[in-house]
Amino acid sequence: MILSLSDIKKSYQTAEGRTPVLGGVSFVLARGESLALTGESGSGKSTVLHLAGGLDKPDSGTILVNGRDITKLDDVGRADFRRTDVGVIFQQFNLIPSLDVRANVSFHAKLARRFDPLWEGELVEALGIDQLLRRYPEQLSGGQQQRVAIGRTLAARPPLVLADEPTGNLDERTADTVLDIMLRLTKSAGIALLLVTHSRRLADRLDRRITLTSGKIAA
Ligand SMILES: Nc1ncnc2c1ncn2[C@@H]1O[C@H](COP(=O)(O)OP(=O)(O)OP(=O)(O)O)[C@@H](O)[C@H]1O
Repeated sequence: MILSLSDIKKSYQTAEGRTPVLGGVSFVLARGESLALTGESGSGKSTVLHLAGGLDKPDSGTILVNGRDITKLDDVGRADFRRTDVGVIFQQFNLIPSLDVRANVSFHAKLARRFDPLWEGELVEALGIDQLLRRYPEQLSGGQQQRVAIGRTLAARPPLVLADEPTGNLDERTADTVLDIMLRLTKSAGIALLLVTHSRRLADRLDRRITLTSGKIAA
């Protein structure tokens, strides 16, 4: 099992007091498996991604990634975990403006000591960014930046990829193509993929799907 959440509870402190967001969420994700996480706006999807990515801690419950309980890690341990065990594709692409596309794509792979030029070549070609390698992020369209962000995450071949509407900036046809490429590449690399989407059409292409309703997984 690559990812396992057991009875995760999370609330946020707000001006109105403590607001419960997740009320006991449990699910597992196997190596090479893809899981769609759907649910209405505000149901807690991004919160699940942040917790699984070690960006925040739950109030209670256990999150195992690759056998390691990430809720027990200190700051150094979490930084190390984020560098090597998980890749995130969020809606802000967070490309590095001073680096060209090629250097952006290699960046995390080099940091994680998993740089592999052959795999990177396969990725940039599959994602259709091979003609853009010498451009800088500001010279790319939103959809092109999104594909570079996907390439950068997959290049590091982390065991787990967390993606929040990773094709949200693309037209329907390109979104389908890019998702198919992501699914093919994650499968072939044995990467477990947890993908948040509002689109039933995209969710249906993944291996499994769970829906959050008011902070719980709907039966
Ligand atoms: N840092 C925070 N402080 C306080 N409340 C928060 C914080 N982050 C999220 N929330 C609240 O938690 C709830 C769940 O938010 P979350 O972003 O996880 O939902 P979501 O399902 O991803 O929504 P969307 O589809 O709109 O992105 C919302 O009610 C939101 O207002």
